[in-house]
Amino acid sequence: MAFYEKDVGTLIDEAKLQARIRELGAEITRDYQGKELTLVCVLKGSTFFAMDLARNIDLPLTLEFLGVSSYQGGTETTGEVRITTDVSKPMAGKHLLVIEDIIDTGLTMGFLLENLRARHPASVKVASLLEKPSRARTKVDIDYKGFVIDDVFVVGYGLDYAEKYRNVPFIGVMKGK
Ligand SMILES: O=P(O)(O)OC[C@H]1O[C@H](OP(=O)(O)OP(=O)(O)O)[C@H](O)[C@@H]1O
Ligand SMILES: Nc1nc2[nH]cnc2c(=O)[nH]1
Repeated sequence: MAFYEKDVGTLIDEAKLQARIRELGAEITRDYQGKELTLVCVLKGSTFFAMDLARNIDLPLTLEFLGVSSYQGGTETTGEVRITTDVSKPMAGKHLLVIEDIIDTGLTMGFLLENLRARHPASVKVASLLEKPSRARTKVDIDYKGFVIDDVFVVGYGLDYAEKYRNVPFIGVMKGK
């Protein structure tokens, strides 16, 4: 029995995740033909999605990592988004695709878009595996969206609860939360 089975139930299984990621990869491949694409992977949650998505984009691309944190291990945002790690290169003139695992209140992505746009990139688009529209506090347009989910706290496939469960291989829900 896997370590998480008594705590975590399945919401979106691995096969469904990978099938949708293949579709998103194909769409991004079509849209960025002839452009130099930079994926801005938002640490830590988006890493699993970002790496699987990158493998499904049939284009040369650059990877950058940008760390932000606002949940501090809990199930509610603190409302204060902090940069924990910055990207390694200037973003000016680049075609940026920001990769997130989830857009919930939208506060993190709102902060990131404002921060990145101030660096004068050629373009900025957003890919998010999940969207939880019922909790939105600010409007974010998602260019490449995996799944819309209800108001439940999800874990797995990069998403944590108190830093645990990121390595659960599917999107799950905490039992009894
Ligand atoms: O739309 P919001 O309400 O702002 O929530 C979305 C953000 O919350 C999570 O990050 P978290 O702060 O938990 O950091 P982590 O990715 O390192 O776990 C998630 O990875 C998103 O970045
Ligand atoms: N793990 C996790 N982090 C989040 N950050 C914003 N919403 C969520 C969620 O549902 N689960």
